[in-house]
Amino acid sequence: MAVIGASGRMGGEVCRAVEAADDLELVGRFDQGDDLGDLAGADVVVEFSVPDASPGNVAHCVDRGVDVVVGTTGWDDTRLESLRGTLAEHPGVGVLIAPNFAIGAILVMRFAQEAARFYESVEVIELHHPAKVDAPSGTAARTASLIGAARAEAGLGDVPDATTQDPGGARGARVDGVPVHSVRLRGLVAHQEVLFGGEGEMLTLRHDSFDRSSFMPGVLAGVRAIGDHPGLTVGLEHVLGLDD
Ligand SMILES: NC(=O)C1=CN([C@@H]2O[C@H](COP(=O)(O)OP(=O)(O)OC[C@H]3O[C@@H](n4cnc5c(N)ncnc54)[C@H](OP(=O)(O)O)[C@@H]3O)[C@@H](O)[C@H]2O)C=CC1
Ligand SMILES: O=C(O)C1=N[C@H](C(=O)O)C[C@H](O)C1
Repeated sequence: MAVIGASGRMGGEVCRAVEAADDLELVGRFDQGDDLGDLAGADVVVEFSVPDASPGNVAHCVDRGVDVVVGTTGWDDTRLESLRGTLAEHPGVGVLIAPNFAIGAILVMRFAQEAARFYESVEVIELHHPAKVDAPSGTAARTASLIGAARAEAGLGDVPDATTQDPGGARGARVDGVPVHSVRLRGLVAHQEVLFGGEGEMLTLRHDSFDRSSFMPGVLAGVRAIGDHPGLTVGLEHVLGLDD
């Protein structure tokens, strides 16, 4: 297998994890400016680059019949639709896009989906290292989107909020009706809280990645499973058997 974005924080960690795995062989490392060519003959590529480069890198792999496990964020509906089109021309190829590979983050998303219909209020707070270039995090965007869909299905309306003046955006961004707040703080890695509020009570779901090693079991599970998942899969939960 090969890694795109191999010199980055995540790419470097993936290279080390693959080299330590008995059943995987690292045949190529690619970074910005490298010719991806035949991807060093890899049968699976792991892609951790930057949001604007990821779609092109993934399309390059798919065009060459190579399965891809993608951790890079920024895959909005337009980008996913374009990728579906590329994959339709290569029916045997699989792409797994996971906004978060840490098992606890996936479970928080699942628990949040379950809790959403019971609470009038909800807010998502994501907290990351200050070198992160995108906000809100891919995980927070997906969490809010899943909550928004569960609220809509349950017939819940807008979250209660009397704010009429917010010139600086202090109430955060809105993703599918759910307020999302981004914190960037030296010393942090990747953290998220989902706050649910109801009459006289509050439920907090929190996950902390203290180290990037937390993402590696999920990445390697994706690499080992992708050959059995042709087409587009969004979310590691589908590979871990957490489907409904
Ligand atoms: N799904 C998950 O579980 C996780 C996802 N992420 C996401 O992964 C992505 C990468 O994060 P992180 O490793 O912290 O970021 P880094 O900035 O540390 O790494 C990105 C790497 O990609 C390289 N790069 C930039 N442009 C290209 C290109 N066109 N082709 C190939 N490589 C390129 C960069 O090189 P250079 O520095 O020379 O520009 C750098 O080495 C982000 O979107 C982040 O949100 C992060 C953690 C977990
Ligand atoms: O940039 C990061 O570090 C992370 N990015 C992903 C995201 O945006 O959700 C996953 C994790 O939060 C770490």
